[in-house]
Amino acid sequence: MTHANDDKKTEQKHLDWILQLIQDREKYLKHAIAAAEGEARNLNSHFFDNVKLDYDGYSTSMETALSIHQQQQMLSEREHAWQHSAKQLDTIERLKTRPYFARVDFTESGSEPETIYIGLGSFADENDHFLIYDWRAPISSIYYDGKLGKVSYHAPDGDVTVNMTKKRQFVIEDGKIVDMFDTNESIGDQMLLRALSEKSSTQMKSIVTTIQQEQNKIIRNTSADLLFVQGAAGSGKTSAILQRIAYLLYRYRGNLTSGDVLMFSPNMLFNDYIKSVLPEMGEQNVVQLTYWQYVSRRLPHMRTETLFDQFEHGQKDTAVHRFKTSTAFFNLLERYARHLNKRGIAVKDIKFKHSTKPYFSKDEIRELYYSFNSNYSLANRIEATREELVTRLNHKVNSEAKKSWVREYIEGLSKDQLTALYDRPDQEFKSEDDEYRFLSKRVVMQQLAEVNRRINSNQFLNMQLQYLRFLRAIPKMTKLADWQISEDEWLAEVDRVKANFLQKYIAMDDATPYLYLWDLVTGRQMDYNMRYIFIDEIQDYTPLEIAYLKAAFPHARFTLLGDLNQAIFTKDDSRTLLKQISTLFAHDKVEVVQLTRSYRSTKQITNYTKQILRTGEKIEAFNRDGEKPVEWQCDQPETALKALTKVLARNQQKHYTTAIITKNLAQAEQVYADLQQEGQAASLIKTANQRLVDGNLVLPSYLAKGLEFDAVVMWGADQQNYHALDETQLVYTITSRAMAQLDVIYTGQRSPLLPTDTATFEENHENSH
Ligand SMILES: Nc1ncnc2c1ncn2[C@@H]1O[C@H](COP(=O)(O)OP(=O)(O)OP(=O)(O)O)[C@@H](O)[C@H]1O
Repeated sequence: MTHANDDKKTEQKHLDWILQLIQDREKYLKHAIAAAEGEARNLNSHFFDNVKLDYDGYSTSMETALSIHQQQQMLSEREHAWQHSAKQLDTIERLKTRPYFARVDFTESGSEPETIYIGLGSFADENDHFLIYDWRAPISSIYYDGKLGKVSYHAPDGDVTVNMTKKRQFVIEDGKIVDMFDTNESIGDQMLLRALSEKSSTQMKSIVTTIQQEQNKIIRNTSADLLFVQGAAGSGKTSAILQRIAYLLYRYRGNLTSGDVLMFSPNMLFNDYIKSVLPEMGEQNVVQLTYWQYVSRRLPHMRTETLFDQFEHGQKDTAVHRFKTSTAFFNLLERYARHLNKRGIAVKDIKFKHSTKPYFSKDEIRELYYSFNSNYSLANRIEATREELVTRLNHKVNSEAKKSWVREYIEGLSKDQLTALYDRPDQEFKSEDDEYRFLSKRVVMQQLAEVNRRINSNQFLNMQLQYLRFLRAIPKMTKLADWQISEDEWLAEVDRVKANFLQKYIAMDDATPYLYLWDLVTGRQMDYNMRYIFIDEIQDYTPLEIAYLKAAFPHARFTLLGDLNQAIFTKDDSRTLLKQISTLFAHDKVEVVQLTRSYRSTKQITNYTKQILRTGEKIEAFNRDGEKPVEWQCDQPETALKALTKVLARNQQKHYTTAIITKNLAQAEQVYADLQQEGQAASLIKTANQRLVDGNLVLPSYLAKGLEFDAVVMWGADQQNYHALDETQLVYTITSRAMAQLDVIYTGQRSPLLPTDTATFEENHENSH
């Protein structure tokens, strides 16, 4: 004991020393920044005093230029120094409250023993001797990775093996060491338990201090082109990718910025939930999009099927759906596009409002399109077509100017409109005829600008017809029977898509192939700059969508995270997803990591939820104790509501945020209205654009993706509501959102999808009498 106390004293002394150094540095930097700012202001105001403004001869103006250049250089050096100091200050501010969270002692063979401290940023003394190492530094890896004894880490010039002799974790609050543990585990359970027992909040937290060994592998992986992470609910997939982004930004700093990283997330609520994690680690947020946003903003003239439509209006796990979302369909699309090089392009007339006939008829355009050399690519072909159309358009200006509509048009102009046509108010002409010729040409150019714009934005392509033609060509291109699809079924599908187009509507299954066909025909520029793409909740994407993203970002490395147990759309075929996706990448560049430990929920909740998955990926509970889940069997809707009120009151006492999760929006609205009648405060989350708030929440299942709450009530867990076996994953997603408390409420018959082992839950019968 005394030994431990001595240890703690020594550590506190070390901490005091570091804190003092940090304070000194803070003062120094603040001073330096103020000085640099002052100097820059000075330089700016005296800028021209020092520059010789002498424009006489060549040599002197050269001198002037040099002088300006020197001044500018000085300014930019100052600015650089200023930025550098500002950045350092930023790190210092972060380290001020909690400079480090761990210490590691080790010896490298042939060297003296070393002790290092690890924190959220690095801190060095004047001699560049590191007093605190950034958690992302190569050496810091041993803290997360190994037990005491021999451990290796990747250094820039190769792997290094050291002998680790101590691993110590600190809990520091307000400059005081509140607690410290020596541990031999990767990261001691004590520290993790402490982190996990904290209450949930509307904002996700970073897990820097307690990253687990297998999570560390994901975070520091730099070799894979496709890193696929399969992880149970709550196993820290989302946490790990955010850490990974921070790691990559550090590892490739100067070379990689947050603008080179794009993250696809399940919904906007989730974006809001995770938005403070990266800034907390001193990094800028990356762009986050939902796939729907990515697709629909490129289809501005159509309504793209939303998450709500997809979920609320029937799920579609049909043979046609499986086929249309496969990579095979993607390949067919490419094959079809190649064939367009010879024939079959779908075009439409280009009209001009002052002409009754098409200005450029589709026949003319098609002929032009195929007049170019047969070895042209589709992209070259369309570009050449555009150029030629614009040339032809320019040739039409003179003849158009002679037409009668032009005279009528000019005569109809107001005085102001007419004046605006001239270059200058006092513009002079040789004759009236000259003046008219000038004006009529002006008018024609103005009116034709719209035609020009349409040509340049490829509006002579009839993309909807093209897509339908592709669909109609399918039976000739592949054996539909191999996909268990009959010819009639297929024709019905084509009609459905056509009817949608007429309504200016496009289903999610068509949106991506439609866009890809558009890209192939028009040779849209791919985004070669994007370096890293992260996709969370990958099980809700189709293989074709992933193939499309791969094509759209040809130079990016992909990190895909998902839980095949939680597929809410793709359902049972989710397991083939990985197989289909991995064929898109070089075999030796695909790495798969499994996370099996679930950190979110107590042992009792994890043991309950994992039973819901009768088969499936492996899940281990983390050893955190809590209450057993409670199932409330009620005989009437009123008693169910009573049970809910009871649960809410109990949870409020524990200061828990409770999420009441329903199957769909209608049920959420109903229970919300019921609660209001009871005078029970709650917030209804209807769309992903809302914010999460503390207190009681009511939300439909599909908006709960990726989120977590202290307490969850699964509402309406009766047989009628949840019976189809393919809803298992939905039930699992709902119940696995709970961290500390789970209640399942139903009226009448219990859903057969709930666990059968009664030992994992408490039963509660609520009767109206
Ligand atoms: N190493 C860790 N240290 C501390 N907390 C952790 C760790 N790993 C995960 N957690 C916590 O576990 C919870 C679940 O993590 P996260 O949301 O990242 O899981 P997920 O795999 O994305 O879950 P899901 O697929 O169910 O959405 C979070 O509260 C997170 O902070």
